Order: sequence, then structure tokens, then C-alpha cells
Amino acid sequence: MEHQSPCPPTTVRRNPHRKARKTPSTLPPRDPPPSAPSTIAPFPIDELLHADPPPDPPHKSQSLSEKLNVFLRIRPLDIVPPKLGKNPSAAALKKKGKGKSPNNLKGRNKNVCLVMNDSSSVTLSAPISALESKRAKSEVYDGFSHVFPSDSIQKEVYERVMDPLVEGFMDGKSALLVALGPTGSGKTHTMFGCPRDPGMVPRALQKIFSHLNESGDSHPSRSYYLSMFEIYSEWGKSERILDLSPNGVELSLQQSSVKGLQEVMACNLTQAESLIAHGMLKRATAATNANNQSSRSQCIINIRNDLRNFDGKKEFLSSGAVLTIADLAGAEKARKTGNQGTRLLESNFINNTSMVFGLCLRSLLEHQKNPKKPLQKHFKNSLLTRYLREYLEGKKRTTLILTVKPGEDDYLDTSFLLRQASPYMKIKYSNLEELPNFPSLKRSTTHSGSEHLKRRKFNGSDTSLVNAVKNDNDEVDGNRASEKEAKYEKLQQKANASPKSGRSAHMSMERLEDLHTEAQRARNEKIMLGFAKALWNVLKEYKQKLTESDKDAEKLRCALRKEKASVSKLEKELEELRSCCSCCKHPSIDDSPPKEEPLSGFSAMGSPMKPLVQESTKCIDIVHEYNHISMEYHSDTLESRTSTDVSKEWAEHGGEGFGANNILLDEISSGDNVGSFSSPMVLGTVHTEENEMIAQMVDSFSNIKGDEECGSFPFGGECLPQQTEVKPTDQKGENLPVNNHRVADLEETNIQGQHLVSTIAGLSGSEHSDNIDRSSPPTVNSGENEKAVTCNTQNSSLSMDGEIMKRNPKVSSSISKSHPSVVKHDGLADECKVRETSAKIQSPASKPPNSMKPRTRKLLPSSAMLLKEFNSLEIDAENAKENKGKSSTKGMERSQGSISLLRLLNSNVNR
Ligand SMILES: Nc1ncnc2c1ncn2[C@@H]1O[C@H](COP(=O)(O)OP(=O)(O)OP(=O)(O)O)[C@@H](O)[C@H]1O
Repeated sequence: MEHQSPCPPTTVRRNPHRKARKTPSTLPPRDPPPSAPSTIAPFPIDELLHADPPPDPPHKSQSLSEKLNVFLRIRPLDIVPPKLGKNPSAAALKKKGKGKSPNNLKGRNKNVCLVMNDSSSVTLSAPISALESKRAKSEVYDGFSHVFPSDSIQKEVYERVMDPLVEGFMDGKSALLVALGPTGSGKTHTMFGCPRDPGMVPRALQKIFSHLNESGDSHPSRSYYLSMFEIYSEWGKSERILDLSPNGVELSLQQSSVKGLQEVMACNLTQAESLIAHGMLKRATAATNANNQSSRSQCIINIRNDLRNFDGKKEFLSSGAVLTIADLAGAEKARKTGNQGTRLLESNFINNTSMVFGLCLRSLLEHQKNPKKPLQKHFKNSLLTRYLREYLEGKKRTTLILTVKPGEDDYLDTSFLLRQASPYMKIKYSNLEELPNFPSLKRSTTHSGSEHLKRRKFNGSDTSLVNAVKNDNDEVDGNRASEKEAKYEKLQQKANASPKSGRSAHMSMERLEDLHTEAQRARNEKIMLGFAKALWNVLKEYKQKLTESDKDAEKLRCALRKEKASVSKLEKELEELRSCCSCCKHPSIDDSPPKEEPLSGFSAMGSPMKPLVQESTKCIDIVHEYNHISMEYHSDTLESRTSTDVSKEWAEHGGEGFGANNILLDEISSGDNVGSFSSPMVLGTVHTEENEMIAQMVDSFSNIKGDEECGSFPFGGECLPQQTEVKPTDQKGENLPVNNHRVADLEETNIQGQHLVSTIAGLSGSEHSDNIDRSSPPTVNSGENEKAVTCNTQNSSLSMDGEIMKRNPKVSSSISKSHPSVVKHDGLADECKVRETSAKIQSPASKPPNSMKPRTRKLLPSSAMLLKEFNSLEIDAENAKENKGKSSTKGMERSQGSISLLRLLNSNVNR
């Protein structure tokens, strides 16, 4: 095939970078002059073999620590297939190449697609065969932390890439190193190398443990724990994690930590190398067309630096720092690898993982470029990215080392990787977390954190609980947790002091782990016990309060019982009073219709006045006593009004609607309008028992009267005698002057007392006057003698007043005081009845109490009229006529009161 002259290349700068760079005008010359700085220089193998290491690489790269470091390592183009797993040594290369670069060994440099421009940039040229047009196309990738040419050795790579990370790790900074690249590009070689040419991991361990040995302390203050696991795909289905440490088992991922991952404490380099070697043997590898020992899993190694046994001052400096090294399986193309079946499925898993990893970093980059863009959660799509989440979210330092193959055949793989990964070098870390992420340490941190959280919760809810918990925690017998913790520490110190090797060290580690778990459990028990005790105390307090409340309730119940007893006592006394009253009671009134007999007149009664007066006085006393009791009993509710007040009110209101008892008695005494006699609030305002008492009193008077006039005193209004208009006369039959009594005395005395007395006089002296009106002298049918006796009420009352009021001057005031203003109803039915009846009853309000106008009256005995009214509920038509249209609200109230009184009278009569 004739070689055509190359067309002018089109160069694309992928990473426009910090400084302008001269674009290569032509493809790399086949035989570049030795002075040419770029492309692939002759590999100075002799110089490298004998030269000192570069003076400043570690610290130089530290200046880039705030950026994601991306290194590029170019694998030698032609590599002698490793025999017995050995890479060609530098000596062999030297022997073969005679001091030339491996790329030039067979004169194939013209077949390379990747040329190193300088230490930070490369040019990728598409091979002619890959070009559709004849125009050459090249891409410059710049900005790498460092580009390692194909002839670079492990030591150089370590010093540039790994050593700064190890230094940081020794200072307590966690870091991640990830090897990325297509299959067979040298990732595993770079990371692990071989015994004769160790890679990053062995060299790092060497440095770590050399530092440990240099301290010369027989009791090393530092301890390093190694863990190693791989993420693989079984039959291309689900991802799995396998612990690569000895006796390692399958693991699971929780959040970002591997649950159950074994950490093996390496006390020296030998132990550490042994563990790594064991893990490498365990790791899944397989031969493909691209690599005879291709990694089929993502391998992760953790080295944790634990300084818990340090002297105490520097304990927090490097405690928990973790150095993580990830050797990823390389992306591969089925066409190249020739994978089929399981291998092909593995390829899919590997490629997917690589893609997700790249997406995470790309998302982080875009988020950093434009913070408005949310950080995509690509990490969820694979176990690897989930485990490395904090690194992929820019919270911890990450370093990438890209491995590529420079051959023309590898152009697509190389181009893909460079296009994908070169932008990552722009990722920055602004808020680096120095927190450890080691699983076991996380656990212990979490536990202490939860304890603090609990205490915070207690603080927020109940301080007493907190105190109780604290006290109880202090009082936990034995302090099992403390003992176990001490034991744990002791054993750990022992283990550190006398480094064991191999299995014994592992066993002691297991034992320590068990002790640690047990100590944590004991701590939790202690906390729960304290909480339970505190809760118990609170419950006890509540119980005590409940008991006190019960006691108070019992006291109240006792007081209530006493009150009830006093009430019943009062009721008893009342009963006694009633019985006392009933002693005076005469044979009950005959309910049979009254005989049509003429009313007995005063003279016909034939009995003297004195016994009646005595009886009246007695009843007044009873009323007084009852009122007195009633006043005591209802002292809280009764309205105390003096007779003077009542008198005043009466005077103001024309004598209407004031004083239940006095009006009651007044109306009883008046005798007229018996059917309508009513006192406002008679029953509504006066206590029921009081009303009953009054009713009894009235009744007793009726009986007395009946006794006095038994046989001669006609009952019933049906056979009333003809009304006779009478005038007050004396016993001789001469008319007496109206109101010729001692008016002055009346004014001086309580008007209520007057009414009472007059009522009693009217009732008791019914033989003298059946119907007495204090305002108008009633006419009295004198019975068979037809001796009209004009009985002026006031006169009569005066006749007794002097005696009664002298004996008991407080009678009227006592009665008037017993008028509560609160209206009570015996029941709805009664009330309705009363209302119905009261509607028919003429209101007495129309009749002024002190009217001096003489009126013609029916001469009916008051008690008979009462009974008549009660029994028939008839209304005096005449009174109804008179009072038609004059009824007022007060009158209605009085009517209702009177009806209620009548009801009581009826009950008394029935009894
Ligand atoms: N820089 C190098 N110098 C000499 N030999 C190398 C170099 N890089 C890689 N090799 C050799 O190339 C072969 C493939 O390398 P390696 O297994 O490390 O590739 P890889 O990227 O890990 O591949 P895979 O992803 O399939 O595991 C190995 O035999 C290795 O010794």
C-alpha cells in the first residue's frame, strides 16, 4: 500500500487550559530529534535506573490538592507477553531496546495514536485507517496533573501520584485513588505491580510501615487496619460484594458502608503484603483476548490509620483517616475481547459501572460549574458509586489515574477515555471533609451520636427525666459496660504491643470486635435501664397525686353527707312543727257539699273571742318560728327585706305585688275575691314548705272555725245566703264609724303585721265576719239571729294587734323576710294548670289594698271560699267582670301564686 502524504491535520483542543500551547503542526515525526520536548522521547532507561528520584514531586502535587488530580499513564505499546506472570523488567527492556523507548523498539512509533506533548498534555491522533476523510484529525488533551510516558516506571508514578496521598493519609487525611482505563491498559499493573516491580499499593504500604518502624517504639502508637473487597456481578445480574480478606464472605452495602467487612490489623509490612496478596489471589480474573488476566470486578482496598493508642495529644489528628485504592475493571468492547456468555455479561456490568462512575463525576463538575444545576444522584446506580459517594460528591479528595494504550488499534478506547475523563480535572474541592468514613469507626461514632441524641431529647422534654437518667446511670451496679470497655482497651493495647502474625492476629482482632460489640450492648442496656427507672419515678409521682385527689374527694363527700344530715334534721324539725300544728288541727273538713244552712253569726257561735285569739297567736308563733327556720336554711338565697322596706315598696306600688305572705294573709283576711286571691310569688317566691306551713295554718284556722261552729257554720258557696250589705256596727247594732280605730298606731306598726293579724282575726273571727276587708267594712251575716256585726278589720286587728304585736313584734318582719325573689315551679304540669286557672281568675291587682271605698261583699267564710275555689276552680263572675281588662302582669303572677297556694291547701285538706 502506497503511503500517501498526510493532509494538514485538524487539531482540536479538548481542554483549553491555563496557558497557550503551540499546536503540533504535523503528526509526530517518525524520528524526532532528541531535543524535541514533545511526543515520545527516547526512553532514558539508563538515566532512570541510576538517577535520583525527582526532587519535589510529592509537594508539587500537593499544590493541586484542592483540585481533582487526574494523571495519565501511557502503557508501553508493545509488551512482551508476560511469562509466568512477570512483566518485562527494565533490564530486559534495556537489553531489547538498547536504550530506546519501548515504543521505538520495533519501530512502531508511527503506529501510535497518542503522543505526549509535555508533562501535562498529550495529542491524540486518529489513525488514517479510522478517518473517513483523508484529512488528519488530532486532539490535544491538556491540563493533566502529570502525564507518564510509556517508559515511566512504577517508582516515578508512585512518587507523583501515590506518595502525596500517603503523606496526607499519615496526617489524617482520607483520600481515594482510582485507576480508570480500558481493559489491558495497565490499571492493575499500576496499582499492584508485581513482586519485582511493585505498584502503588505495595509501595504505599512500604512507606507506611517503614514510618512505623522508624519510630522505634516497642509499643507503636499507630495501628493500621486493612480491608479488601470486590464488587462483582454474578452472571451479569446483580452486583455482589465479596470480602477478599481471609475468611471473607459475601457482604452487603448499607448506605455507604459495607456491612460486616473485616478489617485486619496489619502490624508490619509483611502482614499487610500478605493480606493484599491473599486478596489478589481471591479476586475474580479471567483471560480475554485483550488481557490474559483481566480483572472481572471492581477491587477496593482500604487502609485505615488508627491512632487511638497515641499519647493523646495527636489522637484526633489522624484517627480514622482512610486511604482507599480502587482498581476498576476496564471498559471493554466485545469485538475486541471476544467475550461471550458470562464474560460478556461481566463486560456489561463493568462498562455500566464505569459509565455510572463517569456520570457521577460529570454531574459533580456541572454542578460546580453551575450551582443551579442539581447534583444528580447517579451514584445510586451502582454499588461502587454508592460506596464512593462522598468522594464522588466532592466531599473528599480523589485522585484519578488514567491508563491508556497508545496503539492505533486502541484509538477509540483511548479517545473515549480521554474525552470522558479529561474534564474531571476541573473538579474542585471547596469543603473537604476530614471525617473518617471507615465502617467500624462509623458504627462507634453513630452509637455515641445516638446517645447524645437521646440526652438531647431528654433535655428537651423533661429535665427530671434527664437527672434521673444521669443518676441511674451513675448507680448502675457493676458498670459492666465500663468493665468491658476497659477490657477491650486492654486487649487492644496487648495486641498492639505484641504484634502477632497471620492467624493469631486475626483471631485477636475478632475477639476485640466481639468485646467491642458487647460493650456497646451493655452501654445500651444501661441507658435503657436508666430510662425505665426515670419513667417509674414519674409514674410513682402521678400515683401519689392521684391518691391525694381521692382523699380530697372523700373529704368533700363527708362534708356533703354532713350537709345532707343537717338538711334532714331541719326537715325533721319541720315535720315536728307540722305535727305540732296538726295537734291543733281539728277534724278534717268534710268534703261533702255544705248544707244549706244560714251562716252562723258572731253571736250565734256562742264562743268567746279569747280562745280564737289564743289560737291565732299560736299559729302566728308557728309561722314566725317556721320563717325563722326557713330564713336560716335559706340564708344564702333569701332576700332579706325588712317590713319597713316592704311597707315602702307597697306604698310605692300601691300595695300590690310585694310580700308574698303579707299579701297572702292580706287576701285571706280580706276574704273577698277568694277565688282570685293571690299573692305574687306566693309559691314561686316562698319556699314550698313555707307555703305548706302557711296553708296548714290557714287550714287550721278553717278547722278551728269549723270546730267552733260545727253544725252551725255552713260550707260551700252554693248555698250562700243572700248578700247583705252591712255597715260596721257595734254589738248594739249601731253603726260604727269607718276607720275609727287607731290609725296612728297602724301606721307606726308594720303593715305586714297588720295584715297578718287582720287575716288571722278575719279567719278566726269568722263568726264575727266571714269576709273581712281591711279596706272596707264587710258585712257579716249573723246567722240565725241575723245579727249583723260590722267588723272593721282594722278595728278587729287592732283589738288583737295590741296583744299579738306586743307578744311577737317581729312576726310581720319575719314573714316579709322570707320572700325569696327567685321563682320556683313545682312542675311544668302544675305550672300549666296554674296558668290556665289564673287566666280565669280575676287579678286582685285591680283592687287597692287600702281602698276605703265600701263595697258590697258576698258573705262567705274565707276558708269555704278557698275550698270552693280550689274544688271548682270557678271564678266569681262578678269579680271577673269587675276586673275584666284590668289584669296586669303582676296580677297574673299573683293569680298563679294563689293557684299554687290553693293546690297546697287542697293537698293539706286531702291529708
Ligand atoms: N506500564 C507497564 N509496563 C509494563 N507492562 C505493563 C504496563 N502496563 C501494563 N502492563 C502489562 O500489560 C498487561 C495488562 O495489564 P493489566 O492487567 O494491568 O491491565 P488492566 O488495565 O488491569 O486490564 P483489566 O482491566 O482487564 O484488568 C499486564 O500483563 C501488565 O503486566
